[in-house]
Amino acid sequence: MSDAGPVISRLLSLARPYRGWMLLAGGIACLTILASVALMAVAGWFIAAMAIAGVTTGMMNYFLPAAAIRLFAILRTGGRYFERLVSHEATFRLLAELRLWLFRRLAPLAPAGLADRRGADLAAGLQADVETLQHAYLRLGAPIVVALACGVLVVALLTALHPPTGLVVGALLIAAGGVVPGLARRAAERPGSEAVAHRAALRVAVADFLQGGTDLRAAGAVGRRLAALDALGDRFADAQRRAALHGAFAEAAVGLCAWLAVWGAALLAAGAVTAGTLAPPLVPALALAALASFEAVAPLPGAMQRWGEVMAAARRLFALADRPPPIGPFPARSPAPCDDGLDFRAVRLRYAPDGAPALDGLDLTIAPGCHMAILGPSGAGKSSIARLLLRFWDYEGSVTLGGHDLREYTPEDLRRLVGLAAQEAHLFNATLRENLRVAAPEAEEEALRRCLALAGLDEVLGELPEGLDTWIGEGGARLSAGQARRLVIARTLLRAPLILVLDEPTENLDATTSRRLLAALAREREGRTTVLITHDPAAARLFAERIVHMEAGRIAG
Ligand SMILES: Nc1ncnc2c1ncn2[C@@H]1O[C@H](COP(=O)(O)OP(=O)(O)OP(=O)(O)O)[C@@H](O)[C@H]1O
Repeated sequence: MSDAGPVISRLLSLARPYRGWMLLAGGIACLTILASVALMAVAGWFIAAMAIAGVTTGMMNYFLPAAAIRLFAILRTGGRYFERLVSHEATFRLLAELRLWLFRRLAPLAPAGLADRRGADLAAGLQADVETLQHAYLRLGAPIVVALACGVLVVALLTALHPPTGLVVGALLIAAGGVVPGLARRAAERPGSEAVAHRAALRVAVADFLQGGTDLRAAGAVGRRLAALDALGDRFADAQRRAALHGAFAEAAVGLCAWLAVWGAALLAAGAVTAGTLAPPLVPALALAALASFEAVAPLPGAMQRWGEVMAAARRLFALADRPPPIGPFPARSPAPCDDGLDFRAVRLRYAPDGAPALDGLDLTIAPGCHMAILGPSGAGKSSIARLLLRFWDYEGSVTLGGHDLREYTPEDLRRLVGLAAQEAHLFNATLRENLRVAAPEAEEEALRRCLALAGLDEVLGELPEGLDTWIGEGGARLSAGQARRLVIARTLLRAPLILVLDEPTENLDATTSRRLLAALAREREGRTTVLITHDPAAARLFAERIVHMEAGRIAG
């Protein structure tokens, strides 16, 4: 709890651009509660005054109080509606901005800075945490501020009318709005944090189950997985049930305080009437105003139950967003490369500080314009060369590109200069066109078709009724594995990089399609440095002017 201050001030600073909206929502909420208190007080006074007037056959003007009652009733109903409208609008705007803020922070961390987090775990956890933060503003911050402002105003008003009633109601408001929520927070801490952990685990398990559904069916493991999901669901529900039970006790405690306040106000005011220091119609007015004032503190126990959950979510998000970029510093400007040659000297790359090196003293020169193939067994370090060129991971030793150290280039320029058709490249759940335009958003239709043709996908495209607007499904699920590989290659070609790195481009292709693809790529890249990473010696011979063999992170010949 010691760092709650900095976490809160950071949450507030994130909300700063929306403070106008927040203030408006808070103002309307205060107005609604005050209208409710005023409505009850005037109604109580009016009924009593009318009764007294009836008994004593006195005259009274009932137009004004009746109009006031109508006004307060309209203000209360309208206020509730508009308060919800404005506060939700403010929160959703804020959350949309928060997601962007987080994404901007996370993007430079990938992949090295997020290597310790599983994809599904990261995505599900982030989604849950960002959603939890909506409670920070909507159900935690706003109710506390509104309860404070309204509580102070109502107690001041009651004290002005009848000081003992003001004091008693004030004390009970503090009990209901301070002590009960404090106890509720304590009691909910354990089941609350258990519920958060179970919910995160459940989300990860559901995401895994949905993504791996086909394999689970093939392995006959669906039943076992469902049983495990069921058990996780039960634990989540149990934690939620325990938290809800504490919530119910807290609500009952607030209700008790409210009724004590009503009786306290009624008895004290009745005493004052007997002593002749208070007008009789003020007895129901004070008692009903005291009752209505508890509307201000009623949401607080529930809000404070979320305290631990909200703080934990905020802490997790800030810890992730504050991770220092694993690679860098990067320069502000890049030099102009003299040519498209590459030179690696004594290069060493590790994926983890204490892990075995994936590249271990790599020495390799790739002359400008050379078509080179890198052959080697699985795990030899071939793909690591490609990842290093984009500076996805840091390295020791020296690498030069176009006569300048790789570290002298900005990340944007490196991604422009080096085009990598990676083995693990992602295809988006979108159309062919959108997947291609990830690389070059402005690319003309003509360029898209040319690159697809170069990658040998023109025939496939011709057969698709919706052409470039064909939806390719999650991860390119509607394409064959070979078509998906070639789509990644087409996307890389679209950027016309200075240096082209093709990681296993012929994987999943038959011999004829493979040959055709390599011949087309060789023609396209004539006079440009192209690095082909492959297991296939035949593909290497067909494509490359120079072939090197890698073993255990270095060139073996
Ligand atoms: N993200 C990663 N985190 C940790 N270790 C990794 C990571 N990527 C690769 N490695 C390890 O680095 C070594 C070299 O991997 P690399 O992918 O460069 O091999 P490769 O020769 O391209 O293999 P393949 O032909 O199977 O693609 C392997 O031992 C691998 O386990």
